Amino acid sequence: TGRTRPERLLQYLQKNGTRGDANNVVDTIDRFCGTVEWAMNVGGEKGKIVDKVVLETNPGTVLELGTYCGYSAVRMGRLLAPGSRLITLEMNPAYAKVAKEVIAFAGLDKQVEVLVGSTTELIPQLKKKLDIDTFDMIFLDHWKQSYLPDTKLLEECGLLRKGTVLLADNVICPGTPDYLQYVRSSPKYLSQHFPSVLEYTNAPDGLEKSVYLG
Ligand SMILES: O=C(NCCCCc1cc2ccncc2s1)c1cc(-c2ccc(F)cc2)cc(O)c1O
Ligand SMILES: [Mg+2]
Repeated sequence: TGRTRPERLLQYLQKNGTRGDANNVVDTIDRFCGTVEWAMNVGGEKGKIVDKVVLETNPGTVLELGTYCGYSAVRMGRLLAPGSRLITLEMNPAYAKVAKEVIAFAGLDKQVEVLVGSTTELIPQLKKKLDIDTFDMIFLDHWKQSYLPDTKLLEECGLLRKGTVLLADNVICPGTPDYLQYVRSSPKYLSQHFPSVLEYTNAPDGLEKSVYLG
């Protein structure tokens, strides 16, 4: 009876999930999207690649662009060391409301903070708002045409350091051609492509991991 898809996803989680168990939250959302209705979470296949990159990077600070229902915030947050922080930006207040409840259900509301607003408005405010100087990892999963301008904005705002890992979703589907061209040709980045499939389908998609060289 939830009016929106995120609300139906949250109701399914509250009914079928185990409160305080982040692994179960990830699996329960994947089951909803695989059996009830598709939703634009990074999903289980690409999610395994996200897990590997997070575990290799062991980031103390993570910035996510595009929260949606909080699936990837929970997926990454569940792997962070105690004391680490994940900040996630969402411009749709209804999505942000659902995400906050999903993150709290998973028991990660101490490590994960949802900020409501657009990236162009919030990114320049982050240093002031949070006592974070630079981020160890960025997960890009918002408007595909915003990946490139927002990456340049992150550089200009001094939020990246030598070694910051940028991980971008959907570089094949829906696709982010200008972003890919930039990170693959710029001397400021070392990029690696991880082919995969679009969440809950067998359509080709992939993630791009780009290390900022400063
Ligand atoms: O658009 C997608 N995701 C972004 C939603 C945009 C939300 C925003 C958040 C925010 C925060 C701050 N500032 C500005 C913004 S704008 C998206 C779409 C598909 C897809 C793939 C095939 C399809 F047939 C149909 C959809 C798959 C995915 O994994 C996605 O991530
Ligand atoms: Mg995505």
